[in-house]
Amino acid sequence: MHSTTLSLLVGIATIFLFYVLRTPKLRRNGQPLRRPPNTLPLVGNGILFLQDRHKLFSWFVKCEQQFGFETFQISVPSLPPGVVINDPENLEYVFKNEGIFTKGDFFKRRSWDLFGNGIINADGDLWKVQRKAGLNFLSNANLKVLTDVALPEYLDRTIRDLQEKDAGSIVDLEEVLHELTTQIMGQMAYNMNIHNSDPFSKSFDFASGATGKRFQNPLWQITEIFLGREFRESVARVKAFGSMLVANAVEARKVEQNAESKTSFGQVSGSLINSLLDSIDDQEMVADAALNYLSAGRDTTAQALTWTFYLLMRNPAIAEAARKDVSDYVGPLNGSSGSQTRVIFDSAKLHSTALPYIAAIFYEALRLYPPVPFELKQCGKATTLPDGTFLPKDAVLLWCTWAMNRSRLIWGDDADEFKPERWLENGSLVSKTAFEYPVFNGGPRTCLGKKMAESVAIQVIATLVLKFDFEPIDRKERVSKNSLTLPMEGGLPCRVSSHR
Ligand code: HEM
Repeated sequence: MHSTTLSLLVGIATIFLFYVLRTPKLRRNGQPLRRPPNTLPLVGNGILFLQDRHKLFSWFVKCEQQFGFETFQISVPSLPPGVVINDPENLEYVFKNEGIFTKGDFFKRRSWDLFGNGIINADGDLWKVQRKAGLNFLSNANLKVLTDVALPEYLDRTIRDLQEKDAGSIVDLEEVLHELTTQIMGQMAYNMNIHNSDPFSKSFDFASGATGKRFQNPLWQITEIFLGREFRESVARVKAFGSMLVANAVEARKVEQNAESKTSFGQVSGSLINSLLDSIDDQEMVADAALNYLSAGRDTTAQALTWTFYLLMRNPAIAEAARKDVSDYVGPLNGSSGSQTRVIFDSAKLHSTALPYIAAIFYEALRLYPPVPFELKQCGKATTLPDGTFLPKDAVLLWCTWAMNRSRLIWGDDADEFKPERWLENGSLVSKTAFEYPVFNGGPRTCLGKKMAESVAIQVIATLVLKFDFEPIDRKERVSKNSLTLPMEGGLPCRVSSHR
């Protein structure tokens, strides 16, 4: 080829690449936003985002330490411009302006295969109808059945299973806790006996990991053509399971029209799927909604509990203090012997007198290991954040709860330490706003299951610390594996023995 033609082609290609890859500069009060120090020309932060997610978490923590509450810009070629916020005041603005900060195309395109029309993806009327169905399911009356009847029954099974293990044998505690939350959600929400070992659960785990990777890999649509077979098969199995949940509920409703319901926990069993069927005509949408609730309800709670026990094993003095707290609360009649011991507490008193130290342990574990570690929104229209940062329509706004929860500006110099006492003042729990502690999100889309998660977690922690000693098999630091939430890489193998 003639050298002039070649130079011309290279020139055109360079200009083309420049316009495709360049990210527009975002400004605060007229000044361009700062970018993290290792931002590269053209590719921006694209390569950084390809690394393992626990390394990415550490990178966000470093950025938070460097920028403090200052909003900074990140860029990934071919994607809309993005900012990272760490200032609770900015987050408050985001939570209070649901009309501006939407789930957006950026999120939906990546999570569509797995979540479809479910509540996690839905906006507008479809969101409202699913939220309402969830509120019925999570009513105070249903939660009382959960804490006083269902959970103690399933927890007794967990205790028996653990007691039957040979002394010194190794148990994967993550698996045990996952099985517990899967069974509870399966029974309460869908009136079904679901297990963590079911093929559906494994497929969901895989699909969630692959969906998480889509947020890190800007070329996912290309790479999945070659490497996406297992993802596609997993999604198909997940969807088939969703259809089966719905078909099962429809069939049960036909039978129940003629006979009184004979489910294990009265009307509560299956109440979520029934509410969804009552309010949504399209069964495919009901299946999506059901799968979203199952994932939101069981995975987050099981993961939160897994990290809690991991932290307790690494801090035996805190585990011992927890045991003493529970023993004092339940008293001698409810001692730790016998297989049927339950720790009954009044969930309504959770925030004042009942087991505040256990609640503090749970909140502190959620602070260091938030089950939803990243959140992002997309601007449905142009807006200006309280700190003066101008965001054009379609800009992506991200906050890393993992990094905010380690902010020295919010939590003090000991932010990296596991210190449940920080949650207590004169023996009562201190409360934090959702903007400082966004573990359960905030605003109109705040987590619907917060109360359920707290009730389950406090009862599980209290019961298990009273009855068992847990010993880690090594001192290795655990990290999370790829996912949309925070599963532990390799599970949590440990030695469990009855406490004497
Ligand atoms: C420790 C446990 C939990 C944590 C940390 C947690 C955290 C969160 C977070 C951060 C969100 C916002 C997600 C987003 O913006 O897309 C969320 C939403 C949601 N959570 Fe939870 N969650 C937990 C347990 C539960 C439980 C037990 C349920 C009950 C079934 C539940 C149901 C939901 C639902 C339905 C939504 C969507 C709300 C909406 O978009 O209106 N969560 N949760």
